Amino acid sequence: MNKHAHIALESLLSRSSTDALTKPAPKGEELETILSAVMRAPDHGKLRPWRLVVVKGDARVKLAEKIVESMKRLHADPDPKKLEKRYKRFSTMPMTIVLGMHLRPDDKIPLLEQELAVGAAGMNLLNALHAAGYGAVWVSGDVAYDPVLAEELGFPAPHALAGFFFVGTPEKKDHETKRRPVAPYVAEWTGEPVSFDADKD
Ligand SMILES: Cc1cc2nc3c(=O)[nH]c(=O)nc-3n(C[C@H](O)[C@H](O)[C@H](O)COP(=O)(O)O)c2cc1C
Repeated sequence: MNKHAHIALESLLSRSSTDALTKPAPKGEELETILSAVMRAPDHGKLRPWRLVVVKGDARVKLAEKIVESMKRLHADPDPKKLEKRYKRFSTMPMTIVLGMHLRPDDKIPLLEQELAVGAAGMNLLNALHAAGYGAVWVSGDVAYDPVLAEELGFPAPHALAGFFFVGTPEKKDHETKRRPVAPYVAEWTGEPVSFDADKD
C-alpha cells in the first residue's frame, strides 16, 4: 500500500464522533476545502441534493432559540431541563453545520436515493473534518423532522433537514472510540441467502 493510501485509510479507520468540542472550528479557505468533500458524494442523476448551512458566532443563539421553539411545538409539556440542555448545546458549540436535503419527489431518481446521497455527503463531511484535525458529531432528534423548523432554516417542504453537525476541535486529543470488528457484518454470497453473525441473538 502506498503512503497516501495508508494515510487516507488510517484517517477513515480512526474517525469517531464527539460532542466534547471547543474552539477553533474551521474557517475561511480551510472550511471551504472541508465542505468541498460533499461534492464527492455519490449522486444518482447529478441532482446534488445536499445543502450546507453554516451557523457560527451570534447566529448560534438564534438557532438555539429556534430549536427550543421547535421542541415546544412538538411537545405539549416539554421538560424544562431538556429545553435548557438543548439550548446550551446549540448556542455554545463552536459551529453547527445544518445538512439540508433539496428533494425532488417527482424526479425519476427515487427519493430514497436522493436521501442516501445526502447521507453520503454527511459522511464525507465527517471524514473531511476528521482528516483536517477537527471533531464533529451528527445529531438529529425530533426537531430535525419538524417541517416548521426546516422552513425557518430555508427548507420548505418537500425539502427537509438531514440533521445538525456540531463542529469544533476535540477537547481530548485522543477521543477515538474503540472500533468494532467488521467480520460480523460481512458475508460472501455463493448462491444461497446470506446471514450475519451480527444478527444472531
Ligand atoms: C442521521 C443520523 C442522526 C443521528 N442523530 C443522533 C442524535 O440525535 N443523537 C446522538 O447522540 N447521536 C446521533 N447520531 C449518531 C452519532 O452521530 C454517532 O454516529 C454515534 O454517536 C456513534 O459515534 P461514531 O460516529 O463515533 O461511531 C446520529 C447519526 C446519524 C447518521
